[in-house]
Amino acid sequence: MLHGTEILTTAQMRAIESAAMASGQVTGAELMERAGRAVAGQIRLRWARPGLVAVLCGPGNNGGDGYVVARLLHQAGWQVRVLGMENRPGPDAARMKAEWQALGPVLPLTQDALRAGPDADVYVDAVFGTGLTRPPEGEIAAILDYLGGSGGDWAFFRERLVAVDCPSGLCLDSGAFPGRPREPGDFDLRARLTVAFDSPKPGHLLERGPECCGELVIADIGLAAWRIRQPNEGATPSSITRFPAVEALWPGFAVPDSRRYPMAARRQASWLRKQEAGSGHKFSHGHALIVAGGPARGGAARLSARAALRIGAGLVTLAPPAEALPEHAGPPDALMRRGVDDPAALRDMLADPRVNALCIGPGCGVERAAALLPAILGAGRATVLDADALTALSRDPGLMALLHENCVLTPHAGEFGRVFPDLAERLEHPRPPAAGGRDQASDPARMARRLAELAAYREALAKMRGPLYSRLDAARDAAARCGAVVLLKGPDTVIAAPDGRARIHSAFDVPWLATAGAGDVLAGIIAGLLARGLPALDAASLGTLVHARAARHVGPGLIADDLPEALPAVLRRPGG
Ligand SMILES: NC(=O)C1=CN([C@@H]2O[C@H](COP(=O)(O)OP(=O)(O)OC[C@H]3O[C@@H](n4cnc5c(N)ncnc54)[C@H](OP(=O)(O)O)[C@@H]3O)[C@@H](O)[C@H]2O)[C@@H](O)CC1
Ligand SMILES: [K+]
Repeated sequence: MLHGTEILTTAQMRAIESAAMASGQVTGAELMERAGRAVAGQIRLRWARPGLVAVLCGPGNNGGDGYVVARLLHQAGWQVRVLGMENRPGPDAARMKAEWQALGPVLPLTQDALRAGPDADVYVDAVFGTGLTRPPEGEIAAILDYLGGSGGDWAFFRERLVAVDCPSGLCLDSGAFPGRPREPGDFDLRARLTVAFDSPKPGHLLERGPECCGELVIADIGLAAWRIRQPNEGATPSSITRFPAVEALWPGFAVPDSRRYPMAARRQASWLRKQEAGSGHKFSHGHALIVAGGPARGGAARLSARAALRIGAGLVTLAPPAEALPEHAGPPDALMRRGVDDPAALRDMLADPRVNALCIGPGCGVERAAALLPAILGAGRATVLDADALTALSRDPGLMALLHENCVLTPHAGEFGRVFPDLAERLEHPRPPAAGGRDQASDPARMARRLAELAAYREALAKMRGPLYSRLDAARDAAARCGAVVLLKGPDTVIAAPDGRARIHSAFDVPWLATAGAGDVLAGIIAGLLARGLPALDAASLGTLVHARAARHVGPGLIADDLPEALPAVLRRPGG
């Protein structure tokens, strides 16, 4: 079954926890006990026989959860070594630490103490959770690096590491590690299993999150009543929806039943099925117009057109310049072709109100896109802007001003940087200095300059404070600015609407989807769904979902041409 789940920022999570405690119906200690119990329970599910566990506890409530895990595993017959930091003020973690200390000692949380003990079967990382405010430093940074593999064998810990809420050091709002480059790093802490509480956070799903969290289990700790009552954060709707929550094959992702609800995507999938079942005239499924480029550039738009047909648009017309029409003579026969040389010809076509969705960009050529976009955007129809159309957009603020809420922009990171350079800059800050040339070593002035750049980079990294600006923030800011839906492509695709609604789709389990032409197919699928009448945010979301599912269906070895052909199989089982 396909389910979805709402995800919460760390600030929202804290607000819900505070509201629950303020109600007097639950105490912080009770929540901590439930959190620790959930982690201990997941460990016992996976390691059937009690063994040796090392529990690493930080100074805050994440550490408090760790002391509960230690106590419960001890009671279940495990041998337990606890390494802990000095507690910060706060009664709950201190109480849990004291309860553990009635059963066993707390060793200092140092690398020496960790390495002095025997190899454990399980290492519980309860050092930092949602309260991480800055990059870990000194001894604690060294321990986290050691668990991340700086001691040589990262696979040893990867097999045994269970993270409480997140691998320590990860920013749960962005999925990046403050103080580290945003690209994968050698000693990034990678857990086998992460047990998080109540709701997934953006950082579980974005950037480094999915790989570093490993299998993700969301444990119910009884906060549902307060989550549902919690007003939205500020003026921005807080409903950030990630889907499919349970469908992802990797990382594993489990949410408690109380946390599941049929997702918008599932409702849309069944809507598609009902629409198929209805007798409907072909025009009731809409008419998508796919703009194609000049001679020898038509392949990309043909992929889009094929995808729009397969997703069920009633009619699909491919519109290259007239001179390129002969190139499109082959199959599919279901596809209509019509030459469109200039804006006047396009306006002519758009005089037919049944043409209700457009797609421009794949293989179009930037100049042609720039010439046709005013007519397309001026028509106010649902429109997907991809590839060259995005480049044209980035060069002309006048075109940006014509975007409207029925537009879907589908940039990958590079295109996003062209259209929204300041947002991309925030996302990429600090950027490592470019590598110096080979002759740099023999030029003292260049060498000195490079060393200074590197030092400035390291300084900027050290100053990174959480929560970091995230891909979710960037997509939302972009959508609000341009007044259109923005779909920021990647293994962690973020889809945001101008009103603040956003969705995150993880496709880390289908790396083979990163293949030439896959984006053209996605643009066509979305155009087809727009033609069928889905609103822009839903068309972009459902399009992303079925696109990844088609890739999953085909498997490794996939080429973009396979994707449209896999859609019928995906549509046959829309509910998952
Ligand atoms: N929400 C819920 O419903 C529930 C949440 N629960 C649990 O609580 C966790 C959140 O707890 P938390 O707020 O105490 O923060 P946590 O992650 O333990 O660490 C913060 C501490 O570390 C410190 N610190 C930060 N960065 C640092 C650094 N780089 N280097 C050194 N120190 C650093 C920081 O101190 P300060 O910034 O003040 O110096 C603070 O003392 C959450 O992840 C979950 O596990 C459950 O128990 C129950 C239900
Ligand atoms: K942790």
